[in-house]
Amino acid sequence: MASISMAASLSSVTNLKLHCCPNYNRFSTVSMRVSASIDGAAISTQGIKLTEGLGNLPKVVLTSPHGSEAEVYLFGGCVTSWRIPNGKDLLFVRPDAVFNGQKPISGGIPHCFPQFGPGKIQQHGFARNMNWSVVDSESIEGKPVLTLELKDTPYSRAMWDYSFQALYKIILDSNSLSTELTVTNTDKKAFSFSTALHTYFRGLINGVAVTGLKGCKTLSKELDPKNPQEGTEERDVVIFPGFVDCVYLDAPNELLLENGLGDIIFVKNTNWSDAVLWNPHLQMEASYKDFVCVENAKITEVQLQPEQSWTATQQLSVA
Ligand SMILES: O=P(O)(O)OC[C@H]1O[C@@H](O)[C@H](O)[C@@H](O)[C@@H]1O
Repeated sequence: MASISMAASLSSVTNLKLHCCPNYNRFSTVSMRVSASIDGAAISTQGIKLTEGLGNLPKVVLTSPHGSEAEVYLFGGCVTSWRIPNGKDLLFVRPDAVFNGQKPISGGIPHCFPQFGPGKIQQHGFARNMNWSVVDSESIEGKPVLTLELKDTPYSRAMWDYSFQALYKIILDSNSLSTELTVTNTDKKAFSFSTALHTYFRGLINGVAVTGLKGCKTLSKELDPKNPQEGTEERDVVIFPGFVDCVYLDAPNELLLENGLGDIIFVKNTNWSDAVLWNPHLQMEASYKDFVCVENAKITEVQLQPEQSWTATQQLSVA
């Protein structure tokens, strides 16, 4: 059952959101749903707390009994922070990120849905640009588990005219952060989509190394972003001496990321068939040295008939 603490502060969060956002449709559904889940439940899930984040946006903080912590903004359903028990944040939010409910949050784990892009609609789709609602929160064997939901609204319908439901379950453990994304076709007609978890990892780019992609087919945007070049990854270990923007098709279920700061992060997945590596190098002079994006993706489109669902999981864990 949905349970969130800090019920008293929620209405002010809701009011602020409605007040500050000119695009009412984008926010109203979420605000009301969150209110309902707070008011309607007897509410207090250990390790899960709703609070105000930057720009007064609603933020859920997950804390495990072991001392790990994650922060999730309802705007974009975006995990912005994942701290392991010694306090280090393994995710990265760009210094140019804005928290105004207007632009996607540039950092953490933004969603790309229903399009990875480029394509017919806005780059990376609209899911990172809308408010998700809390539909459940649980404590399972001490682990905080939060489930968010996104459904179509007039805002999304104007770009992509389908009825859908996306459920995003976030599970925090002592040394791991897992997510499960389920997309269901709630329309009467079939649709197809591409998607990704555009994870920004904190790193020292000169020391960043990604292992596990050797042999994958690649689509590299490095020479000409408009015409990705096909190839095959020949390296055991991918490093980042310059601009990198590459899709890896049929990537393995486990990659290993050394972040150059002394951490080894396992990036495991089920059903995210592809991967993307991205570092903008001098295109983002102020921050490129401090992060790398290692993204689980589904570039080849998923097609769903009415009532069908697609599920993929990601598990990030430290050695
Ligand atoms: O939208 P953001 O967070 O700035 O990320 C943009 C980048 O995202 C990457 O996933 C793409 O491969 C790049 O082509 C793109 O430039």
